[in-house]
Amino acid sequence: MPSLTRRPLLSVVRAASSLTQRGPRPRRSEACGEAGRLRLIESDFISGTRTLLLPLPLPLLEEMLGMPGWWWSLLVDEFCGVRIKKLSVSLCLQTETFSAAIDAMWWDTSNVITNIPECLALFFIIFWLGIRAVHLIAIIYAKYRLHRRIENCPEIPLPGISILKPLTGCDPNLYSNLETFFVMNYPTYELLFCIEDELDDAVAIVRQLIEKYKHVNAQLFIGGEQVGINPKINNMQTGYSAAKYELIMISDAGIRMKEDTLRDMVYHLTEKTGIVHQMPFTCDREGFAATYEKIFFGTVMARMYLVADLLRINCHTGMSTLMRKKLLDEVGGLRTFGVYLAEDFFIAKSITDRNWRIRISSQPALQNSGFCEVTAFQARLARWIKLRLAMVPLTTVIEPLSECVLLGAATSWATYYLLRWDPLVFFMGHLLMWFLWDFILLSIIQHGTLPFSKFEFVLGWLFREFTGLPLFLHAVKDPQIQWRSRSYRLRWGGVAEDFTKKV
Ligand SMILES: CCCCCCCC/C=C\CCCCCCCC(=O)N[C@@H](CO[C@@H]1OC[C@@H](O)[C@H](O)[C@H]1O)[C@H](O)/C=C/CCCCCCCCCCCCC
Ligand SMILES: O=c1ccn([C@@H]2O[C@H](COP(=O)(O)OP(=O)(O)O)[C@@H](O)[C@H]2O)c(=O)[nH]1
Repeated sequence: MPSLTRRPLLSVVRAASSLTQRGPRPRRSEACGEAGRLRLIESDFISGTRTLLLPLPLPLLEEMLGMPGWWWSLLVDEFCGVRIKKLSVSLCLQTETFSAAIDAMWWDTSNVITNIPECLALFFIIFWLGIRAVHLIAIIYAKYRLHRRIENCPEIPLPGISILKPLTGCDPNLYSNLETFFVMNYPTYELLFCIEDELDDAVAIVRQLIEKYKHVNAQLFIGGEQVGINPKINNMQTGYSAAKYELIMISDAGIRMKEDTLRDMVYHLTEKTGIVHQMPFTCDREGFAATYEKIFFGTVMARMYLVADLLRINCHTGMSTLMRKKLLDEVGGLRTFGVYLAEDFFIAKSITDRNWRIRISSQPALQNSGFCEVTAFQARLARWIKLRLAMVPLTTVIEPLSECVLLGAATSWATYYLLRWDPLVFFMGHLLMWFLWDFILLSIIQHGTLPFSKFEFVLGWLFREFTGLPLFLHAVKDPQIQWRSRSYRLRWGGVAEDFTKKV
């Protein structure tokens, strides 16, 4: 015990700061120097705790540690089991097993604490460089891959396509969105509209369109078939059973097609390709919510999506996707995927597992729902986040860390810690660079004039970036997945359970 009061805690401090000072790590004997002797100021023999004082001004201590004092306290507590009660003008230690703790602190801090901030800082810088590379690659790949003019399709005659349109409810744009499917420039296709409830307003709209375009091969299926938990699959099942062509397209209710979209998708369905899907994007619509949606799909989502496609990572989104029917039939048809909510992910997995490729088409998907509200869109994003977390748990770390604000803050600290760069200057430069690259990426994907001003872009972008992390945390907090009127929970492996009746 007596030696405790003489053992300078500065050695610990020095050890922790050895990284920033760039000198050799002090040896135990050298560390017992003159300055900063510990003084026992309180001793409780009953509880066995000791309180010691290290007379050292906080700014000096932080300078030596190379990090804020509270952060260091947490690390010491975590790795040495020593609780630092107060770290203000002086450093006070309180611990039940003080002697062991000081030793542990000396030996552990020299090996662990000195390395942890360094490793963390290095990790942030490398991750930042990785994400910058992802961003840059996404821009180059978007330029090279999207909006290519197709000269002529390879397979002549063009294969027939059965297009499944699962519909639920009626939104103000439903009629005009569906109409685009009746006027496509493609020789052989059938439209299979699927509606679960016969009282759904969408029934009348589909009937109207079928009546108007009598020459187009279109049918309406009402009632669906209960083959699993996924309501979209249940709804499409009857249409799927009736599908007669070798290619199946699944196209969500809010999708709008251009005249040549089908040709573009078929063009990308090369010999080894099992699925061609459209990268989610949006039509031009008015209002802040529409701006926010476009910015989301054209920046943060596009970045991930494009790089995933390039690296052949499964990023299949089922809103607009064309696939070989035989590949579904080989594994029991669409119904096989009815147990999952993220049916798109599992369909693609099943197909790539059999050595087929999946690719994006050159035209992004034009989502054009008539309901456009910030809260509804955020609820949708939260649902997707929960699905991604369940499918690929690594996203729990990667997604929040690749958020511009969090990554910027972490890397500002890291560059300050290792290189003594001004954190504020770094953060602002990071923000500006990210913003400009996002604008370039969005403009490439839009392939024309953006429907909002630069000022509106700034507002929408800042809103997206500063709400991204809170939205992620909010989604992670609640495991319940709300989709339309039903609630679900995901079991291990992605199998869904219907919680609608249980809530
Ligand atoms: C240094 C870092 C290097 C990183 C390299 C980048 C790699 C990027 C990797 C993957 C990107 C994938 C993007 C996937 C977009 C997923 C969109 C989505 O969430 N879709 C879900 C919902 O879709 C609807 O679901 C209901 C269905 O009926 C509808 O039809 C669908 O539209 C979909 O279900 C989810 C599937 C799971 C996808 C898993 C993707 C893995 C994500 C990894 C993220 C890594 C982030 C990296 C950031 C740069
Ligand atoms: O109970 C449902 C929920 C959705 N859908 C269909 O599934 C597709 C995707 O639904 P939504 O837009 O809600 O999903 P998101 O794109 O938001 O994941 C749409 O065509 C819906 O009509 C369905 O048929 N039954």
